[in-house]
Amino acid sequence: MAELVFFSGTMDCGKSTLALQMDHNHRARGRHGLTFTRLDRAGEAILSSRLGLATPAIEVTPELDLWEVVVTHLMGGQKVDFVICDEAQFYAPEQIEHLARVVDELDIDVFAFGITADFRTQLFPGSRRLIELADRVQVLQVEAMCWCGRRATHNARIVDGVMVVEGEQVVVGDTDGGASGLVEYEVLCRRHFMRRMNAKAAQAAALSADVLPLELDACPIPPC
Ligand SMILES: Nc1ncnc2c1ncn2[C@@H]1O[C@H](COP(=O)(O)OP(=O)(O)O)[C@@H](O)[C@H]1O
Ligand SMILES: Cc1cn([C@H]2C[C@H](O)[C@@H](COP(=O)(O)O)O2)c(=O)[nH]c1=O
Repeated sequence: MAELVFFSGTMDCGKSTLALQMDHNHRARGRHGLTFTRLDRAGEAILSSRLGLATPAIEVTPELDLWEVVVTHLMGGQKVDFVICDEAQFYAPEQIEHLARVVDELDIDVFAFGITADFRTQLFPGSRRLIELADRVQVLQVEAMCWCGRRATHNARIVDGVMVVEGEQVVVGDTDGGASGLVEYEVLCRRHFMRRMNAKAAQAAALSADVLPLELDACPIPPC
C-alpha cells in the first residue's frame, strides 16, 4: 500500500542527500519517479545537496496543482511509481493535500523532505499539513549538532552575524538579502536557541570572560 512519508529534521541534517539517494535507488531498479522542489538554494528547478549532488526537478510554484502534474504524466503514458518532494515546508497546505490524494487515489508512494519549524520556532504551513496528513513522520538519523556538541533541534537565522527572531518567514539560505544584510542559518540546541547564543556569540562571551580578569589585574583602581 502506498504511503505519504515526511522525512524531517533540522537544516543541514542530510534531507536533500537522502532525497537524492532514494531517487537514485528507485531509478536504479527501473522505477519511474517525479521529483519536485521549491526554492532550492542552488536555483530554480533543481534539487541539490550540500554534498555536491544535484538533479533536475519540477519547481513547485504557489499555483501548481501537484495532483494534475501526476495525472497528466499518467495520461501521457508515462509511468509514475513514486514522487519525491524536497523543501516541502515551502509548499502550500493545499499542495500537501494534492500529495495525499496521489497516495490514496493513485496508490503512488510520496516521499516528502523538509524542516518543520522556522527561525521563530513556528511550523511552516506545508510542514504543519504534512504532520497532520502523513502516514509516517520520520526524523532523520544523521543528527545536526549545536556548537556545544548537543543535538541541534532548532534553526536559527543569523543576519550579518547576529541571531534574529523577527522577519519574513521565508528567506532562502546563505543569500545576500541586500539592504536586509547577509542571511545565514545555524542549527542550535534548544538551550542555546532560547538564550540567543549562536557560535559567534558564544565565542565573544568566552573571549570577554578570558579578558576580564586581565583587565581587572591591570586596573589601577583597587577593588572596593
Ligand atoms: N564535506 C563534507 N563531508 C562529509 N559530509 C558532508 C560534507 N559537507 C556536508 N556533509 C553532510 O551533508 C549534510 C547536509 O546535506 P544536505 O542534504 O544538503 O542537508 P539538508 O538538506 O538537510 O539541509 C551534513 O549534515 C553533513 O552530514
Ligand atoms: C529556518 C528557516 C529556513 N529557511 C530556508 C533556508 C533554506 O533555504 C531552507 C532550508 O533548506 P535545507 O535544505 O533544510 O537547509 O529554508 C527559511 O526560509 N526560513 C526559516 O525560518
